[in-house]
Amino acid sequence: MTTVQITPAKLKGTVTIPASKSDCHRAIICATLSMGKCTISPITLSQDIEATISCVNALGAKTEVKGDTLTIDSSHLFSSGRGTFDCCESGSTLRFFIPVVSALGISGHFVGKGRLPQRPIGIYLDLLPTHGVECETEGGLPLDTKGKLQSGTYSLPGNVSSQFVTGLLLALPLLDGDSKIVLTSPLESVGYVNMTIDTMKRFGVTVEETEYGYFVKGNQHYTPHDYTVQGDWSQAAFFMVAGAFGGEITVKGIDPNSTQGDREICNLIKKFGADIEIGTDFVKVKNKGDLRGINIDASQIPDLVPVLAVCGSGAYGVTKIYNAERLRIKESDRLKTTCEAINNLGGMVAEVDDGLIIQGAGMLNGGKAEGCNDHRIVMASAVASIISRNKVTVTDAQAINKSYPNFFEDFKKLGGNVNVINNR
Ligand SMILES: O=C(O)C1=C[C@@H](OP(=O)(O)O)[C@@H](O)[C@H](O)C1
Ligand SMILES: C=C(OP(=O)(O)O)C(=O)O
Repeated sequence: MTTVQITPAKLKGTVTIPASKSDCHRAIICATLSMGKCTISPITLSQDIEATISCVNALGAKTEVKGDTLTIDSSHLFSSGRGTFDCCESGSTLRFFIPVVSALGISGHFVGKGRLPQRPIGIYLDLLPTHGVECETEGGLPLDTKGKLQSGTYSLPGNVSSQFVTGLLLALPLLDGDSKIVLTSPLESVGYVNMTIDTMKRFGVTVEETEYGYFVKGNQHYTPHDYTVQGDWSQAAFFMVAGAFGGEITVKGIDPNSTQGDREICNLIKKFGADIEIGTDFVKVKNKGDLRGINIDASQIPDLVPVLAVCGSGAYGVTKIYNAERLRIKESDRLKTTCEAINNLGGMVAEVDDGLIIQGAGMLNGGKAEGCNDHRIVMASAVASIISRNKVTVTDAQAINKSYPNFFEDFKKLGGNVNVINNR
């Protein structure tokens, strides 16, 4: 457990953002399913990406990391037997591998830790047994699966997690027949599904978007491809909000034309009233006076919510974040933990069923924010220190390793004053 103490300071300078965790998960899986040799770079070896690599190893793929390049050789992928898939704390890894493992006809023993065993997988527990795969579980993890996934019609709601749609999209092209994914309610986090379709296309596999959801032709083959991973807009958002709080921050290594929904941070920061310049592979953010509260529909941008709530606290007036129910089933109940972290720093945030209402006063007092073993709560709390009058202590700071192991190094390079006060 690591606790850090941050002395308030404006951040300023240039930061190169790590490779997108979401893009990387997808590329690793598509490369593995190509049954050839592929390189993926640059990669950021976060705990979630290590979980995905360990799962492709469990499928028989050979992997090697040299510098920031991952080489995957999946020419001897298993096509039967049983494997253990340790998804650690990564929801994406779990929801992507359950159908992929089943499509390959491998029996899976899925395990995880932290909050992952409690995060929902009920959609698969309903869908898989009617499509050839037996599931044995007491609710969450551990989960045992047995049997080979069959093509057909998969009906599911679009508002629990887009990760179920991504998992099915990755798996269904491998099956003998054609399949349909029928969405019974509007899809949230659409950007993540678009990213999946885009990555699959680069590996030679296509998906058709239809009025009911998606049509996936069977008997398709992933073809080997050397893949360049995009920069991570979800991580860029932390430093963009830091830039909106003063100083001037240039975030490099991100593609403004990316399919990542979280590039919406550019429009939101502008609406809060900061100055933003968008270049071909960078954004520059600076403050141009007081920020003002705004209304935010979070249905497509769940991962931005903690740092947007911090931005709302540094603005004047009310910021309302709505359509964010599914934040309750992330690494923590992020509506509750965001609210508590900011309020412990002297903010005024109220939690409602589907979001947060933030009374922004331009500043926070400082104090102690609980990181709740949630990387995005830790990083958002660190950004909150910039607008605090007094020092900010953040617990569970090691949680950054889930997605952005160098976060505090980058924070310090921009002038942040971070001290580790407990590391046991
Ligand atoms: O597909 C992905 O890579 C992700 C999808 C999103 O989840 P939901 O669709 O459950 O909101 C997001 O919150 C998560 O961090 C990554
Ligand atoms: C929710 C997240 O990831 P996952 O669902 O893959 O655990 C996240 O990175 O914020």
